[in-house]
Amino acid sequence: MNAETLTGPQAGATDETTTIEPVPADPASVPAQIEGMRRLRQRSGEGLASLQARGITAWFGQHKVLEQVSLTMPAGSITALIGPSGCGKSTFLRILNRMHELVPSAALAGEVLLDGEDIYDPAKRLIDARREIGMVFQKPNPFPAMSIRENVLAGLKLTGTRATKATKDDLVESCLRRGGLWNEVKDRLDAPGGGLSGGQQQRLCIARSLAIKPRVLLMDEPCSALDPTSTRVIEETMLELAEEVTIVIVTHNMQQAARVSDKCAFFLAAQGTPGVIVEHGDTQAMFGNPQDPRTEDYVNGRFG
Ligand SMILES: Nc1ncnc2c1ncn2[C@@H]1O[C@H](COP(=O)(O)OP(=O)(O)OP(=O)(O)O)[C@@H](O)[C@H]1O
Repeated sequence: MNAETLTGPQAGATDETTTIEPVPADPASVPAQIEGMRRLRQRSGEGLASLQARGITAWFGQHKVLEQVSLTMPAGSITALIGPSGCGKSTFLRILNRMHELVPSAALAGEVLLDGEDIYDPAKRLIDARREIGMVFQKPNPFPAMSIRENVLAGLKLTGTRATKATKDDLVESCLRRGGLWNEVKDRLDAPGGGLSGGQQQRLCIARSLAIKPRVLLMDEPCSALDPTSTRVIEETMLELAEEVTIVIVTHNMQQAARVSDKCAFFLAAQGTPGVIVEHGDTQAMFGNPQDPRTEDYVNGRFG
């Protein structure tokens, strides 16, 4: 794949890990326990993977949907992709783990670097990119007839990983714990995954993603089908997971972006033109002191 010149309209974000303070936009809406966790979370990112998109331009057939999008998603951070419907957020997310190429008419230019290595390098296996960069979708998609335990272990089969029963038991417990679901399901691991509530199913999907030890977790509107309580639980889970995996989330919920993310990128596609990143940087700055009037209008709910 050809790398294009890095000349996007983005404002400069840095790779530094920053101390997270309450977001001024609407601090009263940020639940105390989540805010407490944010303050505790001053992660170094050490040992975690960074993801860098450089000069991404994407098409579906003749339709160019993204133009020269560059974004660094620092190791150990949560990066939120925000913007109105149709501006290319999901397409960008899917490019980050090579799912874009599943669409027959899809094409792209640019590079995606996982810790400096291009995931589109022809020498790299597709399955490795998808294993290292996991995805959680908008609609929870557990295998409904499989048990909770089998759901968590499903990725091992796909990646051809062998493990003893004891190792699998440990893995099931640790993934369900990290997915914030263990206490609710530990006594019914053999019950079907399809019998869980929507929020529980989404946390099962997160646990399933974790079982193959991704270095990055992509989440495409993971709470849009969930009630506020389930949403809160998933957000807490995300904040805890960010200790061990770099997270990129697409969300339409500005309060959610403010609550959970360290970094934010605002995508926009003006009428008939491909999506670009108008502004990106620390979430606190994006919400409290946006540099572009369009960002200010969007984060304050004036359009989109
Ligand atoms: N499979 C596809 N085939 C053709 N065009 C597509 C396909 N998927 C997305 N598009 C087009 O690409 C553009 C970007 O879509 P995308 O879903 O990435 O935007 P989005 O910002 O994630 O939107 P939303 O917030 O509504 O999910 C849109 O014009 C959309 O119609």
